[in-house]
Amino acid sequence: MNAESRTRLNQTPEWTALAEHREQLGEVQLRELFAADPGRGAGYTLEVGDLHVDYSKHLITDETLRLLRELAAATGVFGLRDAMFRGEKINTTEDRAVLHTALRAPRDVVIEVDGENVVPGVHAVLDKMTGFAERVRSGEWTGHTGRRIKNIVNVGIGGSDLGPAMAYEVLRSFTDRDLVLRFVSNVDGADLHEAVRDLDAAETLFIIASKTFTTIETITNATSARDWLLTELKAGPEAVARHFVALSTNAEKVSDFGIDTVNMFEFWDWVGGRYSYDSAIGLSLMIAIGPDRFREMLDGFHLVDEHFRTAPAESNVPLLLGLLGIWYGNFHDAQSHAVLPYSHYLSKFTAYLQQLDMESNGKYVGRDGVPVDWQTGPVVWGTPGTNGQHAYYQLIHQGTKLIPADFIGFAEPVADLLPGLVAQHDLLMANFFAQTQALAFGKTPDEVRAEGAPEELVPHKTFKGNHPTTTILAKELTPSVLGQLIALYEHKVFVQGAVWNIDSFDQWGVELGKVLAKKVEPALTEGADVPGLDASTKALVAKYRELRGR
Ligand SMILES: O=P(O)(O)OC[C@H]1O[C@](O)(CO)[C@@H](O)[C@@H]1O
Repeated sequence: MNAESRTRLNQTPEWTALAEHREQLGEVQLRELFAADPGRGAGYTLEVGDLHVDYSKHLITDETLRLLRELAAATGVFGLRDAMFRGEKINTTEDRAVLHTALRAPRDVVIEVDGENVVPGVHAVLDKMTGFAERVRSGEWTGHTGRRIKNIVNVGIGGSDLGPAMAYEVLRSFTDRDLVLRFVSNVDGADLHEAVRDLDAAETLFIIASKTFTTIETITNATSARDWLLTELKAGPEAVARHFVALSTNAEKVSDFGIDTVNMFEFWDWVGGRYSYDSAIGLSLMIAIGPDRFREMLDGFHLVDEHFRTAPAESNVPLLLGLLGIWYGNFHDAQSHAVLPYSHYLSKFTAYLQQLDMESNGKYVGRDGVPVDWQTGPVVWGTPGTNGQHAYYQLIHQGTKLIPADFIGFAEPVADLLPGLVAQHDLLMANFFAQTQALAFGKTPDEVRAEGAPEELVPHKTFKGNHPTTTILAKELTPSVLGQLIALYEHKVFVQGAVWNIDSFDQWGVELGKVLAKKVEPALTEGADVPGLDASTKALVAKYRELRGR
């Protein structure tokens, strides 16, 4: 079946078989599934690289998995996967190849787009980044006044911000602690203000990250950053070259902005913004952790790419995670998916995944241009687990919604943790294991009674359980493990988009708001009469002007 002509997904025999299977399973209980199969805990696990993935606490049987794999086969997931790895233009609405996997391919691999091998270009940019990162780290690269660079400010938004900002937090214990790294994304001037207010401009390097170099938030912030720098240094435009570098696909716009293209680190239109932090977009991260660790991270990505490309369906972890999401979203009406890391360093991990997943699979039109009549991407949400336990876990445990969740944890604390804090790690991980246990198996009314609870409190203290979770456990959080995790989620998202027959690599849904903001701005600033402005927005703009005293 190809994208254009295939039968409507929910009319395929594979879909119908899953719907019937769901009926038969009814309200199957995890307690029953575990009682019936003592080997389930150890058996429903897979390994990929350093990741141990336990999927035993899911509302599934062997038959569920078999039927889900049949759906994947019938919808051509592996054919599309191979086309992606080969560099075919599977992003059809933009007529682009989708080759983030080439960003972490070894030097000797050949991947062609329009007859040209892209891998040498990838490594040329990585080498250029390496040289630059080493010069900044060693102090050889100095600012306009000859001072060493101590502060790095990445200016970018969406995929040009979330990836490096997330990875910098994740890998903090691997960073050069003497360097200050900040990330500015919001067009609210407060973001840039807070980022630079205590910095010495003479020691500050701005990295302007924008695939298109036309994104209004980034160009506005970059212009303000340049004004700030030149004012602080009391210097002319000649100072820009030592304090501004660009990460982009658009050399012309970079040069128009006043950044010498010698100081531009290139990437390509076949790298989607939300798949780009292992490209030049990762320059700030590379400076922070050093080129060797950045390459270790790329190796981690590549390891999971190879697994996804070659592992049989039965042991293919991204396939499994993608299909589990389909099981809940399409056959249990789950609307959201929680990602709950038990590591403080993963505090921005879920925010990163929100763009990866929701910008990729938040689509209502299929690749054939016809609206889908099945659910597509879930709402992805979550924060580090222990904090969540004291906030929203109540709803996951006892609310009325089904929320499948991923729990991510590590056996070892980070290597440089203060010795006095190491003992806390077991407590953190005790919570990690306890929560998935409580979510799966709950507490029956009889168990509550046995604890002596008064009868009127029994329903309140009962946990129905049966909340599905995946546990992802690794020995430690290293650059390679981070790469493995991100590639795992990238390919999970791919699998789901392939089954749903949507283009996971465009993002037309962000365009309308951008166009309207441009139209509305003169109404705010000049009181201009914007033709076609609806009554509600008109009234709100008038209120805004009144509050601003205009
Ligand atoms: O890197 P750019 O071109 O500035 O775009 C930033 C972000 O804007 C989007 O195009 C839309 O939000 C994202 O896909 C992208 O990551």
